[in-house]
Amino acid sequence: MMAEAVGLVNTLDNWRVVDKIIMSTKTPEKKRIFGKGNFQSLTEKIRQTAGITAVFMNVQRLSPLSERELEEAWGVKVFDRYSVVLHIFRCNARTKEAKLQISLAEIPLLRSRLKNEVANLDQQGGRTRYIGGSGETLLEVHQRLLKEREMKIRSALEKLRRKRHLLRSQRKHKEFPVVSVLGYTNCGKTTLIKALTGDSGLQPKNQLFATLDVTVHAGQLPSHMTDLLVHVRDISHPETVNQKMNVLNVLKNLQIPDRLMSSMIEVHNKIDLIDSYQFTEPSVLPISALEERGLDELKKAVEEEILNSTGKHILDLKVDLSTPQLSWLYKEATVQDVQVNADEGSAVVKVIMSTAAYGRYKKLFAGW
Ligand SMILES: Nc1nc2c(ncn2[C@@H]2O[C@H](COP(=O)(O)OP(=O)(O)OP(=O)(O)O)[C@@H](O)[C@H]2O)c(=O)[nH]1
Ligand SMILES: [Mg+2]
Repeated sequence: MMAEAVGLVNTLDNWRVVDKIIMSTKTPEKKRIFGKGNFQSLTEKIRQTAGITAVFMNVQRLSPLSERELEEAWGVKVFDRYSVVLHIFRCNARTKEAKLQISLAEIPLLRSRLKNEVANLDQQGGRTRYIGGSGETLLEVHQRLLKEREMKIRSALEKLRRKRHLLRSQRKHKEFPVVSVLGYTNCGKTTLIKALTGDSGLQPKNQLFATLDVTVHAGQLPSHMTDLLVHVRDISHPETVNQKMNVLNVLKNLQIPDRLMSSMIEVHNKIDLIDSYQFTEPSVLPISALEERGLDELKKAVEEEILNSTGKHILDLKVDLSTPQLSWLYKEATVQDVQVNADEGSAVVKVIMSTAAYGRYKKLFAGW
């Protein structure tokens, strides 16, 4: 089997490969990962190369024992695939939920380390005793603490899940439309959402998997509404066609309803990086999220699609301001605009609502 050892420089939350050494190895299950000669020359190379602050072993999981032996021999931190992925996720996690997910993913790692440490203690003759008359050994105490930690994280995650569910059902009740922006990693989703919503808290990054969380933003579409998928493509990327296939494949596996698939809007992003963009596909919207080009057209197309696919109406309703009509509309529909006529004590309200909500409105205020 071939395994790769890749030297890495870790700059806070950014990994840069500085050196790549291919080594022939035995299977990682064997106690020794490298042959003796290979191991010596690799050790020399690592110790002599300036700038190596960590080594990535391209194996799924290193045993805690191998990890410690390699770290002692090389004098730097050693990561396997599992710990690298955890590290990338930890650097990118911003919301409470993402952080909790990572803590949960760390538990098996902590568990296997714990076993190894206790086995070590045993080897050194420090056989663990029962602690403080509790009838538990040291290993059992630690295992119990880990179990408790795991339960705590799981219950915190469950709480967040319930809260999100509530938010979603509240939004549904108010009939707030939802636009889902999706696309291959690094295609410009965060940049586009930022440009459309003016949310300055968002940070687009030239980095894979920068965004791990589902994010929700209050967008300013021409009529504040949607229930639609927007597929963003980096049209400047040499692999753009494969990326599109990949995304469509994922959607297929997610079994997205036909209605959403057929109304999906395809956006060609990063046209500023292309010399002369050709409008080959008429249904596609070319934009530059970065330079904020083509966004008005996109907003219009989104609004049109929503009206088509969800049957929501934009209505101008005349309301009597001495009645609860206006507050009902604020609560049950999406109010766009209110033009008050002070002399008449009335207002014309531009509102978006479903056929069902409109029916309720007419019934409720029929006599007013
Ligand atoms: N030139 C150019 N660069 C863009 C455009 N849109 C986004 N980018 C850049 O592309 C990189 C990725 O943008 P993001 O918005 O973080 O992409 P993303 O799809 O959210 O990426 P992940 O969250 O990692 O999946 C950043 O460096 C952006 O500045 C664009 O229209 N033109
Ligand atoms: Mg992103």
